[in-house]
Amino acid sequence: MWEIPSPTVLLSVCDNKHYSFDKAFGVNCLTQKIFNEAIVPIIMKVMRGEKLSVLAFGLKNSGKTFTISGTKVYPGILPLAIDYLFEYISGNAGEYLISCSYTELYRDTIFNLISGEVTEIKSSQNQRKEICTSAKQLKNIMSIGNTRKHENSHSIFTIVIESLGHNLSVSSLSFFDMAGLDCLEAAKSTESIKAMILQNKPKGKIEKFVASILNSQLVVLATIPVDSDNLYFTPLFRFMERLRCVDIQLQQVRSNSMLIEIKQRLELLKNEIKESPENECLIAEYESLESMIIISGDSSRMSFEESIAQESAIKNIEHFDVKLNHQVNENQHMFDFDIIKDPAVGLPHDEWLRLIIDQDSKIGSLRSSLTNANDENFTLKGDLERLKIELNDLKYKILSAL
Ligand SMILES: Nc1ncnc2c1ncn2[C@@H]1O[C@H](COP(=O)(O)OP(=O)(O)OP(=O)(O)O)[C@@H](O)[C@H]1O
Repeated sequence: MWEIPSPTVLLSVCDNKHYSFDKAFGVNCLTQKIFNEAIVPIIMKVMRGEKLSVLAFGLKNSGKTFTISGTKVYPGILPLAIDYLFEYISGNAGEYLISCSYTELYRDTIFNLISGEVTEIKSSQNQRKEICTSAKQLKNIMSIGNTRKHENSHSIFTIVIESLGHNLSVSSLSFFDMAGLDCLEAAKSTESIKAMILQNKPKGKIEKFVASILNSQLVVLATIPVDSDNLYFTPLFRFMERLRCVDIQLQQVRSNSMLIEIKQRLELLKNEIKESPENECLIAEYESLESMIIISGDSSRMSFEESIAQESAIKNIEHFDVKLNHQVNENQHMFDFDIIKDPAVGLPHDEWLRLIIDQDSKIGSLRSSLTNANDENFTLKGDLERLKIELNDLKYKILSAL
């Protein structure tokens, strides 16, 4: 039945039709081998900043959950990927923020498998994300979530990796464990998810939710029991073959970098702590936020300024730079944000923001082409150093708004 002339697999079923796949693994193959051959290459892509999803399709009891989550003795591709990811991080200098979400789609409802409370998630935006600093923590979330799953549901485990080394990147790796294809209860949603992937048109709530998590690059795993007839796997193979010809361009939901938000908050806290060193709440918040960032090695660390500028890269605004210029002119302080369209060639900017403050009266005016705050009066409260910090915060907002 199987012919495996590497790298293409031809499967001939009763109707003598041949289907081709990138890889096929036999009955006695260990998950570790599947992981090494099919998953490690995609983790390397994820570590280079790409977003990928792995989908497991197959009949009920065919081994989808076994392949993805596995058991204590035979870990699945998800725990193996978690270990690999943390090993990679420990060998590559930079700052990292790892978070995950674990979601279940069950009978037209979307549940959160992390919180334990069965709460409905209205959009992927307010999906609960858990920050994790160790492989053990992520694996615990997976194991506990697995005990909360309903029978015949679809589940999605997403790991988001934010890294700040020479560059800032936000990438993700999602594992979809689809309900059994022969399961009548889930058949409708499975079919609509398959159609949505092929047509790039999310319609219902579930499809829209899946589309917002699914990434344009998919790796599809099909688990097939040796004794199954071709009633179920022929449509599955057709689906997989069609997928190879489809350019999936699902709309991506752009999310802010949590790593940048945390670093930004840390920077503000640092200054607040300088002003009130006795404030235990501030110190506790600082320590708790700082402990969320995984620091690997000590080279190639980016300054806060550089990291903010790099934020534009994730928002695909590669040719913008924002410079804060401070000039003192007689009694006036002039703060200018120059938004340069391409720092390399120094193209003239067409967005600007200028704040002029009179040193004595501490009153100034704010003019900007970016906001509606033209000629808004401004009174300096506090000192200039504090103002510079606030303006840096504004700089981040300007970059986000571009
Ligand atoms: N390759 C394998 N080696 C050993 N046991 C396996 C293997 N694949 C599956 N099993 C066992 O078969 C049973 C069913 O597997 P599993 O739960 O992974 O199927 P499934 O496709 O996820 O099912 P469902 O559609 O109900 O979610 C489990 O007890 C699992 O441990």
